[in-house]
Amino acid sequence: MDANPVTPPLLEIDNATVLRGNCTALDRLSLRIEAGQHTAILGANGSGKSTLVQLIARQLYPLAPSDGRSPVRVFGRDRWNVAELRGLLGIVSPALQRDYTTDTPLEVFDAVVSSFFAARGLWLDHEITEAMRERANAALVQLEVSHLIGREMASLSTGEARRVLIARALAHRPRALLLDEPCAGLDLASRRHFLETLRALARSGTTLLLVTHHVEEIIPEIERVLLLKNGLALREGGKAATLTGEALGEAFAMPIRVTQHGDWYHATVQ
Ligand SMILES: Nc1ncnc2c1ncn2[C@@H]1O[C@H](COP(=O)(O)OP(=O)(O)OP(=O)(O)O)[C@@H](O)[C@H]1O
Repeated sequence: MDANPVTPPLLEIDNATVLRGNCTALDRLSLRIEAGQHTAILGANGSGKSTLVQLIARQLYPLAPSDGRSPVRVFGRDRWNVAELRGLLGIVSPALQRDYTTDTPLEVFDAVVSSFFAARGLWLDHEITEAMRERANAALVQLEVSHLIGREMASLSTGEARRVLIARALAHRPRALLLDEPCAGLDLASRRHFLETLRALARSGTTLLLVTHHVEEIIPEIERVLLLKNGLALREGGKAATLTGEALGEAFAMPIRVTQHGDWYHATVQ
């Protein structure tokens, strides 16, 4: 066995172009995120954030490069069984939340524990072990939503459902979590409380990839930012270099003033 194994990067994207309809949604994007490197992906509406999430989630594919090498590698591999990948990289997106809160009724604990079968709910052939039960319960406790067991997913508030879906992703003890607009639809107090939960997750060793429109949601634990604009990586690096009025002004095509309060950043339109 290798006594000093090198951890592969969480994500390597090398010159990836993704077309959607007539639009180049990602344009020769290159990005490398090391394991443990909490990162925010920030950009205006239409900048390519959701496309990037779907590229990482294997729901969209890049144009094939001329050398035949896949431009996307997750944990060092370019081929993944999607269920296996979800165990290492949990993904919670608005599309997933829509899927879990509409259509067929689904109880909260079933929604979480069914993740072990890569299913949306439980079926007769699913045998839940005690270990699965414990991990599902522990994840619900960690996200402070165990009191919701017994409720239907469709009956939960936006914030409650999101916490349950993060618990579902966490039940696998993934190495990383990709959260697409996790604060959307939360009121001011819920957002702050939710961000504290994310801080605790980041500190507990789960690498966070946070996709957002809002500078205010970049928790102090996140040190690196990718700014997207029109499918291009406009700027990438530490917060001091990326969260500037100049860079954000360019990303959002507006004059923007950035202020810093402790380890938090705020942006206002001038
Ligand atoms: N199904 C589609 N067909 C054609 N164009 C699309 C499709 N989905 C997205 N696009 C285009 O791709 C570009 C990137 O869209 P994407 O949804 O990735 O942006 P985003 O940064 O996630 O935006 P938002 O913040 O509004 O969710 C946009 O110009 C969008 O119009």
